[in-house]
Amino acid sequence: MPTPAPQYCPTPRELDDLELLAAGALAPVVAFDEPGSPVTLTLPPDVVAAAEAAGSVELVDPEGLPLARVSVPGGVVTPLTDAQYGPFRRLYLTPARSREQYAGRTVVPVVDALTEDEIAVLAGAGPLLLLALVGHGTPGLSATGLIRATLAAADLLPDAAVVAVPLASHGNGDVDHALGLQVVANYAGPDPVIGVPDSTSPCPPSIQAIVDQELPEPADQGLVLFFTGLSGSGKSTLARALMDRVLEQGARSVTSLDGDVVRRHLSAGLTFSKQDRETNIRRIGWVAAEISRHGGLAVCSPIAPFDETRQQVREMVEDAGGAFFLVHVATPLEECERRDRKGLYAKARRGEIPEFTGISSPYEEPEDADVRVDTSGRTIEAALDDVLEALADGGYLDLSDSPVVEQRAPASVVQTPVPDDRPLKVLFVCTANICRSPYMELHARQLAGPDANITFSSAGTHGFRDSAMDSEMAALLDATDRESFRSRPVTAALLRDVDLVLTAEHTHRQFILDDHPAAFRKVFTLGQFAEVTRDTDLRGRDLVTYAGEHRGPADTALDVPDPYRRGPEAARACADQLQELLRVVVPALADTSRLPT
Ligand SMILES: Nc1ncnc2c1ncn2[C@@H]1O[C@H](COP(=O)(O)OS(=O)(=O)O)[C@@H](OP(=O)(O)O)[C@H]1O
Ligand SMILES: Nc1ncnc2c1ncn2[C@@H]1O[C@H](COP(=O)(O)OP(=O)(O)O)[C@@H](O)[C@H]1O
Repeated sequence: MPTPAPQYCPTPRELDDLELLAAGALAPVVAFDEPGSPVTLTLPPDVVAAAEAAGSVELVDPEGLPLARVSVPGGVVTPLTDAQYGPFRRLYLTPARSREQYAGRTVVPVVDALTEDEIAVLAGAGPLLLLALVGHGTPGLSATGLIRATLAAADLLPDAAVVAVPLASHGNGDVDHALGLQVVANYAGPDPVIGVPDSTSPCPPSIQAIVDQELPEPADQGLVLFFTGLSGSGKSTLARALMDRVLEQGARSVTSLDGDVVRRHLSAGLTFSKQDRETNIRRIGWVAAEISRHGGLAVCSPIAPFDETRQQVREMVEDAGGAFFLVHVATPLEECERRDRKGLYAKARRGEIPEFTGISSPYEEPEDADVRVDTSGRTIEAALDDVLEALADGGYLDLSDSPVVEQRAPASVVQTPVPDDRPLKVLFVCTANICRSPYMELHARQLAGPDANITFSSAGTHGFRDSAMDSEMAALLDATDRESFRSRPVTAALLRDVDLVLTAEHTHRQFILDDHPAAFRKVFTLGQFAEVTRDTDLRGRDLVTYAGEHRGPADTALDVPDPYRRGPEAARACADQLQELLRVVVPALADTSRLPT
């Protein structure tokens, strides 16, 4: 049985070349990889092997539609289908079809939006065929934008037709020029070709409108902010601080693609091998590019150790019309290792984690970063300022007017708030929702009493459904509902529904904020919230608002450690600590009678 030909989806440049080869537009070049020709096809090694065995490869479009069979070796193209989709497909004619329809016209290659002066000169040149040279990697307008602008120019000329030609850039000006001359000559046949005269005049309004839409000012463009650096360098911390500022300013929506978070969802199951890291970064790049395509802001903070993959992300984003802004968080390895927030460097040094970036796996320093920040010996705010300044200088994002830490007036002069009779909803969170958070929920309910306009519930970051409360912690409660308590995991709906989330440890808070950064004003550790409560006379909802405005990183010293399976003494200590904190927090939250004056 003959070996089936493998399928391969070529790069955008190769797809354009394929279309021109199949159309006969590159003649005398008729196949890929002819000696000295820039029209090449690079197959991955595994595809080469299969293609050589089968004698050919089947090239497919990004959706898997077979376009052509290409002999291997030989590079000879046998078309299988014409490309059928894409904007203005009807205008992509082969040289033969174009000559059938438009022979006798003067051919004008067009690579940019035509200006008033250029159109005035062309208006006197008789019947024209405007050849819009659109192709991957060519500067300026997108393919669709250039065709729209050329059609608008044709409307302003006495007699002009438009044909689109997917002439991609091969990364070398001379090569591109020579290839362009050849392609245009094939379309023109015996007809004359004239160049567009040089001019610096403005475009006519109908064309300028298309250009403006295509090339928005940086501030109106989608933006991908990409933090790269070693583990512990400060990528997530800076990215989060920046997102807080964006959310506070309120002018843009923002999506976080943090390294750790992506690996829990989009890239679950991937390892830290070079190949898997590349896959991980390309996935992040793909999502970020889509966000930027729609004008959004994506903040990515993976290690992204390889230059080539970072370049691919840049290309994906720019192809989608977004701007790519690279921040190198250049904190030296020694400092990252000294911080060793997650204890990973120590493990890597002991050889317990293979391929650890900086220790046993490389980190390629970027040479194309828009800004480089070393966070050692600096505050987070100072490091963030460097990023914000570079963003503002580039015209991408100006957060200088964001109400950073809007200094609220002291409690005594805060205006009387509009009364709000809805019950205040408080959610307590710990890991499994069987020890600390149920204790908080049930004890808080007792402290508040039956008449308080407040509800308490609880959930776990890694909670199973329907487990009973831990017996050791339950024994320390005299609440009657402790027997009927059942655990549940935190969900987005639960978080949306409540006014305040109080967690046992800072890691729980971080877990929630990684996935729901916009909830940053209502998620605190219990210890952190107790500190804020002690600082102010505000009560009820005002206290929650005040805490949201004055929040900072949660101090790990205020965490309530997990007593699970650590014996009765640990359970007793945990219950004592929770009681002390709840005695501060619950009366203040439940008390709406003492509104500030
Ligand atoms: N072998 C190895 N090397 C590097 N990092 C490791 C490794 N194993 C686990 N971790 C943890 O995973 C986080 C990095 O994941 P990323 O997805 O950002 O890495 S990569 O971009 O795909 O290289 C990284 O998180 P950050 O500290 O936030 O960077 C580490 O906590
Ligand atoms: N100037 C600073 N900027 C950012 N992080 C800092 C700074 N100074 C100290 N740090 C600390 O360094 C650690 C960086 O961790 P993280 O942001 O998770 O890094 P990464 O995401 O790169 O692994 C945090 O504990 C943070 O508090």
